Amino acid sequence: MAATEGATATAEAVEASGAPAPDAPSDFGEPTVIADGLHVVYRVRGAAGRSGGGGPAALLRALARRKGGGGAREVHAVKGVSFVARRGEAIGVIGSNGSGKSTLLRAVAGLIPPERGKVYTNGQPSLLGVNAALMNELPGERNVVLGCLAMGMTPAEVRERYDDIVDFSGINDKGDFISLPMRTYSSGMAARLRFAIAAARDHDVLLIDEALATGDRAFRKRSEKRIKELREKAGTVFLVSHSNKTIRDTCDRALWMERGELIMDGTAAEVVDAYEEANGGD
Ligand SMILES: Nc1ncnc2c1ncn2[C@@H]1O[C@H](COP(=O)(O)OP(=O)(O)OP(=O)(O)O)[C@@H](O)[C@H]1O
Repeated sequence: MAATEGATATAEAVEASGAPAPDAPSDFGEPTVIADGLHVVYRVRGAAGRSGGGGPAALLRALARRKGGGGAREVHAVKGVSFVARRGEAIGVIGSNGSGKSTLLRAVAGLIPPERGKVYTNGQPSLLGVNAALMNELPGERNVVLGCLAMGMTPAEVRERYDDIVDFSGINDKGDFISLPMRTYSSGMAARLRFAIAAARDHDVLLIDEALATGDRAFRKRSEKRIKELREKAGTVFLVSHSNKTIRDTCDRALWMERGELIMDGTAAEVVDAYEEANGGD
């Protein structure tokens, strides 16, 4: 297992470190991700501090402070989150806007260092976000090739998978859009293409941030099927979504985040039920 601080730790080392092993369903495989008391803090440089009141005078004072450099404001986005994810699990991450879901995924992917606590991962996590980088000026077809090569596929594998990826994305359903630059795509089309590229390979840990929400019904069905296949190939899938139905249909377990804290970890059905009840039905 690799720990995010760049150090490497084996599963035995995790045990030896005294990392708690929070409850997890035992009928799944070995651990792929362990979050142990994870805290993530963003520091926003040049942010105006909290002003004591409104009005032009307060605004001028705030601007003067910013000119002088301003202080760094801290946003404590993830607060002491612990869980163990195992091979074969599909884990939904739910919670209201700004509750820390995307931040949690970015920390698991190793893109943000923990402020405190640790994330151990067994295998390479791949984060598929709405903002995942594809080249806007290049046509979709070039992005498919580059994206696949970047994931470690050989040119022969890319050639073999190319048609399936384009079909899966549905980009060409209504004409030859795959030869147009990505910047001409709607956000939904771009998200579908990103998912189709990422889903072309098996992943140890696949982290999906809302990409499925942008697709139509047929695309969602294809995606749900592919997520099931990825799990069957012994990977772990994390899925951030505001669609409770997608979480119920796709995941067997769910984590509910609020204000940076993990407030519930259980089966997808029981966590989504509790979430809906707290939000007055959905
Ligand atoms: N790059 C950043 N710099 C500073 N603060 C950030 C940054 N990204 C997120 N935050 C803050 O961290 C907190 C958690 O944000 P995050 O995006 O993880 O929430 P989320 O649950 O994914 O939200 P949503 O459902 O709206 O996408 C929020 O208060 C947000 O303002």
